[in-house]
Amino acid sequence: MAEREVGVIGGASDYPGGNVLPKSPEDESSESPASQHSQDLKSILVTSVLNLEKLDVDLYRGTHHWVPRSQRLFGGQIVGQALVAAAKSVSDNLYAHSLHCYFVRTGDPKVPVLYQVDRIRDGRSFTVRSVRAIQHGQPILICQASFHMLQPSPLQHQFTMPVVPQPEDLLTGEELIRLYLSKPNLAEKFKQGLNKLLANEVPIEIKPVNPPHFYRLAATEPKTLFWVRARGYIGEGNMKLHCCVAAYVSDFAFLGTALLPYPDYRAQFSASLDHAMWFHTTFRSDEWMLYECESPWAGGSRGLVQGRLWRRDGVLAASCSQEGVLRVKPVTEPSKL
Ligand SMILES: CC(C)(COP(=O)(O)OP(=O)(O)OC[C@H]1O[C@@H](n2cnc3c(N)ncnc32)[C@H](O)[C@@H]1OP(=O)(O)O)[C@@H](O)C(=O)NCCC(=O)NCCSC(=O)CCCC(=O)O
Repeated sequence: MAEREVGVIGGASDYPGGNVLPKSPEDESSESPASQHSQDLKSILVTSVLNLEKLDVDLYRGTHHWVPRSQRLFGGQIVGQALVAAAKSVSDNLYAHSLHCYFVRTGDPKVPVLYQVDRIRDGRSFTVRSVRAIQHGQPILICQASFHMLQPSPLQHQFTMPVVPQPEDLLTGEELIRLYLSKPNLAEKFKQGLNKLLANEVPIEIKPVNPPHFYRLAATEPKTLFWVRARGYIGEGNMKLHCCVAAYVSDFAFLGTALLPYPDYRAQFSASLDHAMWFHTTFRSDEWMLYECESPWAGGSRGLVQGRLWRRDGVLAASCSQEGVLRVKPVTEPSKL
């Protein structure tokens, strides 16, 4: 009989030695009743989305929490769940360092997703897994994930984190929408659109560094910066889990970066085609991380986006890349009369 596993990825604690995982304020005051309460409020991502049900050896079932308005399954959810399934088959001293995925079919929100793991190779330092996410008997995602044991090296460099306002000084996405809604003379169709955005129960919190133009009026550079974290408390827990949450988070509002220079067009059909990710070091996905996204290229009905997830202390935690199909149409349709 199917059993629901306790915890997302059993066993592994944080990286032993190596980089020190940043402590959260919640950890520091773990004796206070308030923090006990916050620890009870485990992230919905952990308790539901990434908590796969084991059906058999290397076979899991995942369910959905948030489904985008497109009624296509959220790509980040499928990638995050695939990584959970892959990570369950590797030993506790191995940590995801990269994944490469193709979204080959639209995910159907009406049925669960099965995750079938192939143990491709267990090497001395690296271990590779292949995961197929299946619905209606057909793959919707193929994912290769590679895991590595800790191997310190004197070679160490990274870009510098952009200087931006701290999350405490910025409004959340919801607060920005409410502020916008309070504007007098806002057209009814804008209000409806914004209220739909508010009703979106996304399990992640976002604080845009530059408040978005909800109805893009001017072309901007294809670059965005926002603080992001999982809703609720996850805790220092295990690093494999934080990688899975980051995989979920990293697909959110990512591809839209490629549309920023084109306010005169709106996406008629947009979907991620692939998603690649590299995990560089330890991080807490339930603490604010800066997501720096940019699109170096668009053409041929496709767009490329690249992202960097920064820890608050300036350490580069992960890098991502994605190509998506972008079919657009002019905002103002020519009259058919
Ligand atoms: C990408 C595709 C669609 C490719 O499959 P395909 O059979 O080659 O499909 P397709 O020919 O591209 O057709 C798709 C659709 O595009 C239409 N089309 C085709 N060519 C044109 C054209 N020239 N002009 C205008 N429309 C065109 C076709 O008629 C299809 O339309 P239809 O679905 O029939 O209404 C498929 O592989 C797929 O669906 N993969 C899954 C993609 C996915 O679900 N990704 C993850 C979700 S997206 C995401 O999570 C981003 C969220 C971002 C956020 O919310 O922030």
